[in-house]
Amino acid sequence: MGTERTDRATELTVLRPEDFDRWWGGLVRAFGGVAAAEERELDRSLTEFDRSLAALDGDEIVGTAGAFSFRMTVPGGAQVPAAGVTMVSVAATHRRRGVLTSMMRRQLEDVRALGEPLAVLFASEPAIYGRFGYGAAASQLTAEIDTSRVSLALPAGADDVRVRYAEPADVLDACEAVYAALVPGRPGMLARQPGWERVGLLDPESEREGASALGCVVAERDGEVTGYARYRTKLGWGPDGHDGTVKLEDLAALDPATDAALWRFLFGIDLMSTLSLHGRPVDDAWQYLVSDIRRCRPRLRDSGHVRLVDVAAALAARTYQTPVDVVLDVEDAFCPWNAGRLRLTGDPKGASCERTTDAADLALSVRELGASYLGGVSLLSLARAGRVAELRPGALTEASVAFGSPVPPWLPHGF
Ligand SMILES: CC(=O)SCCNC(=O)CCNC(=O)[C@H](O)C(C)(C)COP(=O)(O)OP(=O)(O)OC[C@H]1O[C@@H](n2cnc3c(N)ncnc32)[C@H](O)[C@@H]1OP(=O)(O)O
Repeated sequence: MGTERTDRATELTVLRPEDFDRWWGGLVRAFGGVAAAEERELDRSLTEFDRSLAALDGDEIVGTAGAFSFRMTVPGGAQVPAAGVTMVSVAATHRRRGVLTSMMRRQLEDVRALGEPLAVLFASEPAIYGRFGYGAAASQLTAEIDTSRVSLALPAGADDVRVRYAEPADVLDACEAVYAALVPGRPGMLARQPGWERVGLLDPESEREGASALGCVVAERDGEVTGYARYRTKLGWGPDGHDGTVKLEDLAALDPATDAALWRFLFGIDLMSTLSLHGRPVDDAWQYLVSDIRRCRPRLRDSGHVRLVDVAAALAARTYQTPVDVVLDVEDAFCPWNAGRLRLTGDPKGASCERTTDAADLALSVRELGASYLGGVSLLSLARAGRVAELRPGALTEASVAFGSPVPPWLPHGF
């Protein structure tokens, strides 16, 4: 990776460690200007400098973009190398001159050269990344549960689970083991790289908005940790008395009884009447235990946006829930090496994907492939929106069913 000149008199260069503070400062300014020193130091320790880009105007850093070397679970359970695109910003003094476009182009070329078939990101605004071939591939669930009015029906075994308070750092290894056991079972989950376990413990006082420090409970059965929850509480008083909120930060459980025992704890904390949760999987089990889903105010929003950087390798890396044999005519203006016809043959055991000159069965862009890749958005739905064309009758249903996933995708944390 050398230095290159963009068409707008800014240069792209690889970030040097000694420039990190300036680089990070530019990023923070673009994100509203407030960030804690603890966050800066964590970011510094996680930053992969050789994959971080700075856009320069003279000596001034006017653009930032980074990538983490993740492995992401895909349908079928394989953990596939995926560039976690992050820390993207352009100085407001240099906006809308193509700086982001030049960074995205360079970054995707670098990802391809590293042999990573996928890139994934959380978008600050969903309108930004479609033009670069990313598709919104997963959703996340947000809810504000009125725990004074909503009750839970618990499954058998919940009473056998012991829930106890713990210091988050003291039980970190046990919590990480729970997380790691869940990674292969859900598309979108990220295998934790060394150092990333500390992200869940980041707790700067300046960002608590009046809530408590991070609290933690672990769930145990027969002395083994089978789940955990990290949360904050914020006590409030209204005209009718207490009106506190529990803010859930993270919850993971190895089995339904543990999961339910943790939700029971969160629903039942005294003086709290709202349980606020965000970034949860769309099939979070509490939804099927509550007495009144309306008073939980569930909402969906986009989470991970996926980009197939090497379409053939990415499609061959996952499995398909039913047999599929289709020729895809792929449009990819931003990464032209992907454009053209590919034959995808797959089933629940594996897949292959090769260039072909055979007639196409489906025509779509790389963005639709990104959206449907983790099994959370169906090709049929995209076709109804006019974004996938069926050229051979029957091919759309065949491919759409095959691309699905019995477990909805979920990206467990931002980056
Ligand atoms: C993974 C992450 O880190 S997400 C974080 C993204 N960063 C932020 O949101 C921080 C604040 N915003 C910014 O720093 C900048 O506005 C950026 C990075 C979003 C855009 O940078 P720019 O250099 O202005 O983008 P650039 O000039 O390359 O724009 C390319 C195209 O995208 C469009 N575009 C850029 N930003 C946006 C946006 N926020 N919403 C809609 N369209 C956008 C431009 O209009 C342009 O369209 P065109 O090709 O049709 O003319």
